[in-house]
Amino acid sequence: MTASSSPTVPDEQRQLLDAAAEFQYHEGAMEYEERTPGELWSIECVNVHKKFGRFAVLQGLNFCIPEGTITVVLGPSGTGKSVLLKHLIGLMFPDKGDILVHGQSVPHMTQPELLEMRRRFGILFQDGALFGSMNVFDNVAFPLRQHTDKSEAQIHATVMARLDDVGLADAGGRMPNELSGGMRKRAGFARALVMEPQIVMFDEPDSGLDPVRTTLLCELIQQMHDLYGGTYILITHDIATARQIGQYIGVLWRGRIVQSGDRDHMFDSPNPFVRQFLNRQGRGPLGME
Ligand SMILES: Nc1ncnc2c1ncn2[C@@H]1O[C@H](COP(=O)(O)OP(=O)(O)OP(=O)(O)O)[C@@H](O)[C@H]1O
Repeated sequence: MTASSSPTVPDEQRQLLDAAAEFQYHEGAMEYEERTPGELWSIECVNVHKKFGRFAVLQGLNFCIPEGTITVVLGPSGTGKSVLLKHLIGLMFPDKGDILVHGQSVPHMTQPELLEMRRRFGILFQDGALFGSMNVFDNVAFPLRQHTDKSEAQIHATVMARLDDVGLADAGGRMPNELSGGMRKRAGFARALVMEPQIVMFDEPDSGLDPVRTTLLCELIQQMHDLYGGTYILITHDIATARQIGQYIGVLWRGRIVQSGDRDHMFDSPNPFVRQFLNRQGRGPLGME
């Protein structure tokens, strides 16, 4: 249903919704492409549709994620950010449309190709997703033991280096239930980095953290990106996080990326929805629905 056909939306809000819907979705992305000719997109989502039963979550989503940057996908709760993230790593598949990772179509991959592709990803889940029965060291070592033939000495050196990176060099022997929420996330981050991924995804890294710890985690994410490079993708509804570390930002709403572009472009957006959302304004197309 289009915004203008909704009988329950007040007139003023309906006009704003129409203005937002008519806005050139990818103005920012196109400008970016013009300014950085020859740059590869790391991930491309092309007209992605996904329904659960009759509930359409992704509705023709187009979004390109630039190689080598920190991209933040922002959007209100329940708009499909996690669903999008699962599509990028082939944990969910679109009903229609395509997702290309380094030019390769994820829905068309064979199972071995999918597994190979996922090894290029490091993922930090909301709570760190640590195995409760293993200490921090073994959690971080797990992908190396599963997917490489490194010796225990090599694994030890790599794990200790990553734990040191995230400030947990002394915490290797601790069990996950002995860690604070922030420490669990940092341990999860060390594990996400341990296979030297080309792409690192963060599912709401700021969830459950107070503003100071969120800022510190963002600083750590920025430092690791400066140190090791790669493409980082964060999904969040925290605008402060996007402002702090998002070099490139996509705003998701009603199953589509409403607008994407670099940070300055986005925070200065003429799109009524993007402006409302990024500036936390009560008045605008986004209501309480
Ligand atoms: N496997 C599933 N089966 C049915 N519905 C699902 C499934 N996964 C997600 N959904 C629905 O899709 C919608 C989008 O969910 P999603 O978790 O992606 O939102 P989100 O933007 O990440 O929200 P939040 O910021 O609150 O975490 C929700 O209404 C959710 O209930």
